[in-house]
Amino acid sequence: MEDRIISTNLMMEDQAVEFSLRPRYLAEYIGQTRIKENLQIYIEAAKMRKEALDHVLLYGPPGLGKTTLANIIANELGVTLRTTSGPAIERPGDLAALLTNLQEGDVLFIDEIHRLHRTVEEVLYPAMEDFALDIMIGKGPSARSVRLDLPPFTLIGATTRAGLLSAPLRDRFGVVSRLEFYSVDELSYIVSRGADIFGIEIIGDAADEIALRSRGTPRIANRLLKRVRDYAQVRGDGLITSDITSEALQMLQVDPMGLDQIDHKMLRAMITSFRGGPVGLDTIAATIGEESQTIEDVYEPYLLQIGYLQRTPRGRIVAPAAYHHLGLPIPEDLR
Ligand SMILES: Nc1ncnc2c1ncn2[C@@H]1O[C@H](COP(=O)(O)OP(=O)(O)OP(=O)(O)O)[C@@H](O)[C@H]1O
Repeated sequence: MEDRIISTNLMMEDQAVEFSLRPRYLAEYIGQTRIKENLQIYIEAAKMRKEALDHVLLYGPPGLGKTTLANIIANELGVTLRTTSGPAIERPGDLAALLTNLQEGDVLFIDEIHRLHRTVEEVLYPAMEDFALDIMIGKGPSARSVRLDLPPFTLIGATTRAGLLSAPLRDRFGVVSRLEFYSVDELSYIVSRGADIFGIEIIGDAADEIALRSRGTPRIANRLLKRVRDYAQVRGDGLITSDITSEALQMLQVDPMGLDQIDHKMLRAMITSFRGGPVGLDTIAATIGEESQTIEDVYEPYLLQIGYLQRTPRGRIVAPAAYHHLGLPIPEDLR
């Protein structure tokens, strides 16, 4: 899975690129219009009142710009961003150390917040609500709890799985925003912007072509642009044209809808072995040798979004559009 060109996971090779391409201000952040408009107002208001911004929960599939948005929020507020992730905070004391190091108004960004240990999560409740830390001193009958004040701060949590957050945690976020997949136009703009930053020329429909195959995800768009640039340099004269783009993407086995061989394998397995479904996620996972959680979090959301899969209480069903895309006859009962 890690090797998939269309993987939404952050790969080593992406890191330097992401850093140079990452927008720094809301105005540079493309798409997600509603979220941006709301945040703009909340940020402005917090600055006018000289208060910390309300806690923000960002959720949605990977690679849609949650980390980028967290950086932008801190930047627009003019405060420092401290970054960590759910699994990285092992003990309550680790979180206490992070919290006591914050300055007034700072942003603490916790990625994969759904993976926080329960004991750590409990430290967050008073921290988020009252800007306070309850610390137990001593053991046994003489143990007592001491309350420490924290500077007002903003917690930004990011997750692919808002449903896995406990209700007490979720309720403590004042702003809850769901990031949507990007439109082809938006992605095309992101590709053109990336090409500008890299100083490469991209002409004709090439930016649209890359956008179409990026699964609604900026991280994939940036990665495909990089690969097409390599191809253009080696096989062409460096100029990114529509033809060069199609050739490069064909070589990478990313089809015109952004599906790769694993998507094909999954859809075909569902059609041939399970008559198109309904089939349970675990069965699909076992059939194609992927983890069911990876399929559910990372790959399935896009296939659902473009209407190639449908979710029913009895399992997943391959939709007519997918048969059409694969060049297979649509079964009678789906017509
Ligand atoms: N709205 C946007 N406009 C322009 N570029 C964007 C936008 N969103 C994301 N990007 C680009 O996509 C890259 C990936 O975004 P980011 O790392 O923020 O994703 P993410 O949703 O946080 O993913 P994950 O949850 O897996 O960390 C960024 O480096 C940035 O270059």
